[in-house]
Amino acid sequence: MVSPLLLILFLTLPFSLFFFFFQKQKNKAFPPGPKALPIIGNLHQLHFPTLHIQLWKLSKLYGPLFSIKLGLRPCLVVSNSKMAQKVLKTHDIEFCGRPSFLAQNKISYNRIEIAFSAYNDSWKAIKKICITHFLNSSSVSKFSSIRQFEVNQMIKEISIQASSKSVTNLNDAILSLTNTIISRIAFGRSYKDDKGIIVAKRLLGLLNESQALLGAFFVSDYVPFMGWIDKLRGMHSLLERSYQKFDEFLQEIVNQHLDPKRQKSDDEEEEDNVIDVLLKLKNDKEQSFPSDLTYDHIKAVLMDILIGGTYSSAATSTWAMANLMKNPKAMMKVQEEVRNFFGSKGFVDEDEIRNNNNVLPYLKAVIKETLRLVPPLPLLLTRETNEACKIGEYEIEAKTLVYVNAWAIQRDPEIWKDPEEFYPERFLKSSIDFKGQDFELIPFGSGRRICPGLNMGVATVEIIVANLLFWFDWEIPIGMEDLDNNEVKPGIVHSKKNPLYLRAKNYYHMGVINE
Ligand code: HEM
Repeated sequence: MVSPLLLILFLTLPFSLFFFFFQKQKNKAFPPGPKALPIIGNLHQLHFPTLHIQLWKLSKLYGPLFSIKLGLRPCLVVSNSKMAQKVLKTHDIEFCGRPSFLAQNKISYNRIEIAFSAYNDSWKAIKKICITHFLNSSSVSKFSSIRQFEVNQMIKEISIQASSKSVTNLNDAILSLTNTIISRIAFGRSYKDDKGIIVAKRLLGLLNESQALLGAFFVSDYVPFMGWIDKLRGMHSLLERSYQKFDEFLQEIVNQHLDPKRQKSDDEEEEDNVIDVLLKLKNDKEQSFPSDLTYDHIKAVLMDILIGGTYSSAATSTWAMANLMKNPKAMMKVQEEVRNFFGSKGFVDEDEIRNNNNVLPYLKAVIKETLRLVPPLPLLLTRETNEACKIGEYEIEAKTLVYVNAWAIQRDPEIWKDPEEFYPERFLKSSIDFKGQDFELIPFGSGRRICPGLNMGVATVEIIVANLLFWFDWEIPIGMEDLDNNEVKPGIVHSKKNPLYLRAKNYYHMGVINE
């Protein structure tokens, strides 16, 4: 199929060339940037799946705060920690909007959830509800038994593969695990029993489709009057179909939870899960949500939690394993640390890792180094200015798109020695953390829009990686040595494109270790 960009370029070329030569001088008060064509701006120079890398290259020419034009939309690109601090902290209030994009609008039920909502009272209230009820650190501890159980299930499966010397596809194993964990947190069920397995597969299929569409390029977002190109490419019907299927799925689950005669299934927990908590709040007239909490709000929040909870943690865990496979010394060191610490206990105890900052410092450094080198959202989530503002001598208009290039910031040679190296030791004697206060390391963003799932995400990655390292030694199967680092799957979260195929060798046998 013809690329949408080529199509726009072809259709607007004569007009663009005419105006290119006769255009007025660019507004000098706006940050510098490459010359843009009328209508398409700089779109013809960019390839969206690797946008962070191209913007990083442009920042070397135009500086840490530069501008580009994406179609008709002005866009600001932030590429060092000093500018990131200005945008995410000093001017957070002006920069904490999100743009209204076609796929995001549709999939988020018209932006009534957290991630794609404009900055408004409803966003504040929903984010607060989610943090208070299921994303704060005590809720993260409450769900630790779920993570522990499900990780054990994965370890048992890999152990069987190890015994039969077969190869493990770590991408699939980890993605299915994070999806099971978040399903149990969201719905109170893993859907992994015989009756539920079809539901589990259906859910993951729907999520894969949505997360790919959220990262897809839509002409309408940048050149609205040429949005018909998206229709021609079948993108509208794809989006509509995908939304309808997902809505139907979520509505079925809401209906099940509303049914007073519902028989709880064997794999259902008693504790409050996201859906039951939200349904209770819906009926609570005292709650302080600015308007009525509707079923659409509930489904939209579930969508955020399911996507947020499935992909970023899975991508980070897989990238961590890929990085360790390429760095055998780091692999040996981290395995030794985890096995020395938990060997006598016979299992990896999540509570010990989470409750004590000094426990497993090298494992924690490996995870930080992974999030530094391969942040799963390299440009965070796109922001938009809420109002006009000034940064130094530059004037930024309201409704300017903003990319904070975390990927570039986290490889800035002025901050990081040998930035391309995977070198976890750099964090052992450094106080730099990813909690949004140190602008050199912002894989979770910062400010009002910081990721509310930070604690849950880190706890999930830690327990997955620690268990994989504790129970197995790992080998790269012959012919599968390609551990490419920069190749990513299309989608809003950057996951490893080619599956990470590894051969596990049982180091301990489950059950044997305690004897
Ligand atoms: C390693 C794991 C994770 C990483 C690296 C990550 C990263 C991010 C980033 C970069 C943002 C955008 C921040 C910004 O614009 O400044 C974000 C937002 C968000 N994340 Fe995460 N995330 C992770 C896990 C999770 C989990 C487990 C959940 C929920 C269960 C979650 C839910 C969200 C939501 C709802 C937002 C939108 C926040 C807002 O717009 O106010 N994330 N995340």
